[in-house]
Amino acid sequence: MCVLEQDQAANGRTAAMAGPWSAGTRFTADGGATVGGVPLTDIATRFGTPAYVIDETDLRARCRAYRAALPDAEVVYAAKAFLCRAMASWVREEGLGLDVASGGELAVAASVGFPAERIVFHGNAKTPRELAAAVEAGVGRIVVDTLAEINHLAAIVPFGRRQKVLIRVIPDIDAGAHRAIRTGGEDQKFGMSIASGAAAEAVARTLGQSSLELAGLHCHLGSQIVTPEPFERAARVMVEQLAQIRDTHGVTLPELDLGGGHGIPYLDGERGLDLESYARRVDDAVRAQAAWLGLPVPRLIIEPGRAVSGPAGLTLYRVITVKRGLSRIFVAVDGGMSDNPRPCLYGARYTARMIGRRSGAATRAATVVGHHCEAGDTLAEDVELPADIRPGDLIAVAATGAYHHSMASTYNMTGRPPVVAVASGRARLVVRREEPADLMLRDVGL
Ligand SMILES: Cc1ncc(COP(=O)(O)O)c(C=O)c1O
Ligand SMILES: N[C@@H](CCCC[NH3+])C(=O)O
Repeated sequence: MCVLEQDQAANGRTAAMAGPWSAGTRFTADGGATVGGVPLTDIATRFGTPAYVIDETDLRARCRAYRAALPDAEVVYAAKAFLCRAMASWVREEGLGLDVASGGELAVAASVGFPAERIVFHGNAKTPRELAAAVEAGVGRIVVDTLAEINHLAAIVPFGRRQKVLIRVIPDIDAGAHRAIRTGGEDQKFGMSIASGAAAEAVARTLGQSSLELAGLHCHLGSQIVTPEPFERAARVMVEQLAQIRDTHGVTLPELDLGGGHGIPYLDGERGLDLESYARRVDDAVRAQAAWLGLPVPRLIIEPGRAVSGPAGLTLYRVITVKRGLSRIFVAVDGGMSDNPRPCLYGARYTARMIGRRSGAATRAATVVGHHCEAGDTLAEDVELPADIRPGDLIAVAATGAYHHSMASTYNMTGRPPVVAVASGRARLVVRREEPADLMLRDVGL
């Protein structure tokens, strides 16, 4: 398939957003692999390893698929999943909004002239400085997370202006994701409880502030959710809250933000959240509930992060050592928990493939480990790799486009990998590798 055909294939993919590798990834019989027509071996030679590789065409196609699946909704990409200046520009060009959760993410958006009105500002503990920066930038919406924040925010909005806000409520829905990334139920740090009355109090307080315009409600159930059913339930609960606000205060709020959390496949054979069925079922649920309660249909906002950037990325590593244990091989590479903390944090599992040469050897169960001084520094458990894998070979790990670069650390003074974007047969650096000199820049010495 030529490069143009690959680009077209990626653009045409909607329901088929399945599988852990990006749409532009091809594996060849000689052990090679290309992304967007560029051999991964060339990328490794040119940019070094480890390296994050982003299939820009696939990523943009995912943005378009979201807009096409929910044409009446506002699709706001969650920057925490993966953000750099190129990414902010792609998101802007594709017409999505941007969910930022810190002053730092806001600064990246501002640096590429991201339209402020399309920015949604989040955070359960926004600092006064961050709130001031958000107001000054003119962000479209600030999602209020605490009662105290309402008064503070109202006081800093310049005279004559009104800041649009959403109130984050806890819908008390358990979406079944990993405990560490579950945010829909009671007894957690995000949002305000409906059951305790905090959410209702927040609505009353916000409506009482002339410098704030309450546009609607927000909820976020958690992350890596693969079935539409919890979102459907959340939609019903949230529309009911909008009806209660109408009944109590006589105001009809126009917006409903259902957050993100759309799951992706990490392993071969796994399925992520099906976008078409999510869109249809959530849209139906909102419409039906609104009709039942005599409300106009609110404008939907959604905030996918992982599902936009996750499968568009892979990480390329070089094998440094191979230890053949009794039952499995330990393949140690030149990266590790510093570029991917997810296995340590959530027990996350990954698909890995050796690439770059043909091996006639049978496969063996292998564990891909990193180079850090931690026994738990594992990148991919129980993967099948050729038994003759050896130092110098390349390994690609799939679906690392979300929550990898953004969560990378510099443990053991390891510089963070570069980000290489591939599109139309061309690879280019969008974030350079972090060198020891970069790491020492902040260290002012004696
Ligand atoms: C408020 C909010 N919106 C959106 C997201 C994006 O989540 P995901 O990347 O799982 O779609 C998150 C992270 O979980 C979040 O906290
Ligand atoms: N960092 C998590 C997702 C958290 C989502 C942010 N609220 C992950 O890697 O899966």
